[in-house]
Amino acid sequence: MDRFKLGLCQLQVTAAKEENLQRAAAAVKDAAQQGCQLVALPEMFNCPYGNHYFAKYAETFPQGETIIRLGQMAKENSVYLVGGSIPELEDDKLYNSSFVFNPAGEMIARHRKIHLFDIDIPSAITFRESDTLSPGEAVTSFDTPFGRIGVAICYDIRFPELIRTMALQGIVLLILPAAFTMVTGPAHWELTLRARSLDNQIYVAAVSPARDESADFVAYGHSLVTSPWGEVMVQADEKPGLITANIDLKLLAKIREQLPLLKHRRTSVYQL
Ligand SMILES: O=C(O)CCC(=O)C(=O)O
Repeated sequence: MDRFKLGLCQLQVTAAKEENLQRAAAAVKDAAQQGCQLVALPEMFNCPYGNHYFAKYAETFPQGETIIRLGQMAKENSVYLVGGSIPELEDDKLYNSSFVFNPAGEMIARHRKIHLFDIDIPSAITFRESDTLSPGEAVTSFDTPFGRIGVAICYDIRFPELIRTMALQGIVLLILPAAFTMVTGPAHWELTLRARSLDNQIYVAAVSPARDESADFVAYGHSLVTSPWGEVMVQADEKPGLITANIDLKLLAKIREQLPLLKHRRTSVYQL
């Protein structure tokens, strides 16, 4: 399959978990009705983003309510579903985890955010995910009839070695549930996503919660899809909504043939 349609659901996220799940279900249905075969949700879509919420909203695989509902959404709509991320509890540890389902509703991959967002920009933003979360230890991708697809979460995108590793493992598209801040979003969001697309010659699809100025953590929004040529194909504003993009694997192959960056690497001179 050389082409497929991707949908990114930029959801409003509140403290009411059930409402978050219902909004996600409606958005996945809408995307499927618009012909999307792969649908993705935002980072921490069932829970407000903040250290004091994660333990309260955390779920354990496989019996967690959100995890079960994600499988149902994938099956009912016959889509691949990258279920954003949720706080996951296992053996007394919390992770920022993305669960991925196939169109039969089976869980086929789980990514635990590898790089925790511990930053301190005085008078702008201080956040320490490591106060509550533990880091994931694995690179994540899954295979579909459309090709191999990678999953990373938010701050993971800032580590080019990770995305290059995935590109060398053969991904054609990276899905990034994310929630950039109002400080780093305007400065780095589009630039970083375009750069990862361009230097690895892959599609990148980043999906944020919608902006809520009254929330403890105000997400930038601006979910977007970038092409292997480094262009922005489609970008949301800050409000809730669905954006879609046609992923063209022939175009990806043509760009890699005409500008063979991955082949031109000099691994005898440098290695990851
Ligand atoms: O890298 C950034 O600027 C934002 C990252 C972030 O908010 C996160 O990883 O949750």
